[in-house]
Amino acid sequence: MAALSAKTIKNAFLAQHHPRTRHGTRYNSGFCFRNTRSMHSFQECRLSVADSSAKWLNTTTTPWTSFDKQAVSCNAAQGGSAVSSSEKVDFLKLQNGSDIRGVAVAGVEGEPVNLTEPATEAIAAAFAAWLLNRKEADGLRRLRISVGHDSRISAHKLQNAVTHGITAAGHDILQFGLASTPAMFNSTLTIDERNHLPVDGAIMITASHLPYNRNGLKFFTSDGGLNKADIKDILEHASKIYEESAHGKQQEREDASRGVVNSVDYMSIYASDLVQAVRKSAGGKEKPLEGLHVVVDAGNGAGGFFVDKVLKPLGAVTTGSQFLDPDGLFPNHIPNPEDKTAMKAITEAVLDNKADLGIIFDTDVDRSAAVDSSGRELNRNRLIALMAAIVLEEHPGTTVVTDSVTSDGLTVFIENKLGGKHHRFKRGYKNVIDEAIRLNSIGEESHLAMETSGHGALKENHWLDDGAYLMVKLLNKLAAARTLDSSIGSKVLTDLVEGLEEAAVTVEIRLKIDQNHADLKGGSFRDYGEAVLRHLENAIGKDPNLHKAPKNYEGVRVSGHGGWFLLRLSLHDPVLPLNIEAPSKDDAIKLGLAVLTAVSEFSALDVTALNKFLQQ
Ligand SMILES: O=P(O)(O)OC[C@H]1O[C@H](O)[C@H](O)[C@@H](O)[C@@H]1O
Repeated sequence: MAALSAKTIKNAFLAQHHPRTRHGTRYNSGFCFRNTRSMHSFQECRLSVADSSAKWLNTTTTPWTSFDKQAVSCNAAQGGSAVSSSEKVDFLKLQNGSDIRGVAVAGVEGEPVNLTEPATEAIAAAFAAWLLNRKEADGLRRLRISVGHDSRISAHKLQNAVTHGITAAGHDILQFGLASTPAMFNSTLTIDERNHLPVDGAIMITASHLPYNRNGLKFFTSDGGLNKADIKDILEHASKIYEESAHGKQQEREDASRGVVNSVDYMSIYASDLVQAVRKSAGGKEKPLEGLHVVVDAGNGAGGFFVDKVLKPLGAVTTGSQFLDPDGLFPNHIPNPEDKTAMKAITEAVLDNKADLGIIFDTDVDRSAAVDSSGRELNRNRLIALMAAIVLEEHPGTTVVTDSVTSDGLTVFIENKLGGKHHRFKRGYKNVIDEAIRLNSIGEESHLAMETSGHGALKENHWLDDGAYLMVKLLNKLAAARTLDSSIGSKVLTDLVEGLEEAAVTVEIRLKIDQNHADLKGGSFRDYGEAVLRHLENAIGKDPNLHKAPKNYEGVRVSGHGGWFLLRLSLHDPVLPLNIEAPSKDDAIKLGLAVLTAVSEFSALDVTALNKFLQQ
């Protein structure tokens, strides 16, 4: 009886959400995007906190063991591999460093969908194969993999594709629904048998702050996020799975050997760990933030949980918090602590509500920033300075690893004021984290790896870049201060960054390389960019006012005219980002001019943005 009713529920769900297409595949990518030109139809498709597929699973209150069979039959009926597309997919093009990123929603001119459901299914199956290969040494044959997603409008269809790819390969899935990227990693570490944790691997469906039509995948094991080489292996294998499927060579498993699906409210488990961490650091006080007014801006991403599940249980007042509901069209601002509009929105919320502190997250909560009660933004270099101050109190003399675009003022602050060591490395959160891990492995102690983008990872938190955990570190500080003076607001944080020297002018100008330009002579944009950098380096050597940074790991970093600039190749795009910091606009112009003069002979380099800056 129970199995029948589960099947009935499943059929109703499928009929409603996955009408079969004329081609007989399970997916109908149009189900959410009919009349895509109308904004209203998009609105209808927004994610609600109660993810519909998870809701379907939750309607069966059967525990895991007896639910297995029902779930198996549910999956089986959804099956008939959807990897039946004849569309060509260039899998390697989906690699974006240590992530997978692509276009998942049609409708933007010049951006055809390449992260299709069949491609996603093949990638998920390839991840399972990769993971099994690593785990087989432990005798494991059947894996348990968690899947979660941010608020993007393509989240459900990709979650279904991931689920099918994994279960069809005979492994089990835990669906978490709306989740944060760090929570997904955490699910590989949490020990909780009742909820079938820890998992062997985790998949997060997200494209961070990118536009609504994009999406992507991040993978985790208990060792952390996968690296570039792993992603390449997975994509190569996915391409084979996809090809075999297209030629009908892939065998669907018998129902009995398919994986099972269950849903778990993991965000509650993860958030309760954050709450416990703050309570512990406040000497066991139940509500250590009682009376403190904190506003959160989740930018309609996945960070809304922080209000109800973290701040309120700790006693904080949260009125004025905004954009907490998931909405994959991001109607208010891009959820990105590096974005000016986003920072303005949280700053206004703090001031309008006379709050003690503002907190802002990116879409999948691996990045964050704060605003103090006076409206002062605590992001970029300031947030690194703040975190360094906290970490260096706990670990005197430790090395702080940062990305390449950090300021000279930050170095002075970390080394002269805090007594630590600043190791300015490369751009890219994974580069920074891996470098900190490497330093520790060769005997140089490091406890903090952080990027100006708001990615920050601590050794004490498994080197996981977790925006929520960074904010917990700030809350710990506030809670401790409140035990001495319950009226103290965020001043304790503001005081910690006192003395950080900041340049009057700070700009990032992105110079595009035209990949189709004849000047590339058929070569790659990377080669071209490297040639530009070599040329600039030579030119700098001839200018007595400019000095190359003695230690530099990326691009050309130069000091002069009281400031500095860095020209480097973007990690992913055919772009040379130019960062300039200077004490005045005049000095910034001198630095910009030095770059413009040196690169002017590279006709495939679009210097319009630099010219505009120089003429302002
Ligand atoms: O090199 P860029 O184009 O400036 O991009 C650099 C950024 O790329 C990605 O978004 C990474 O997640 C960030 O960690 C990194 O900072």
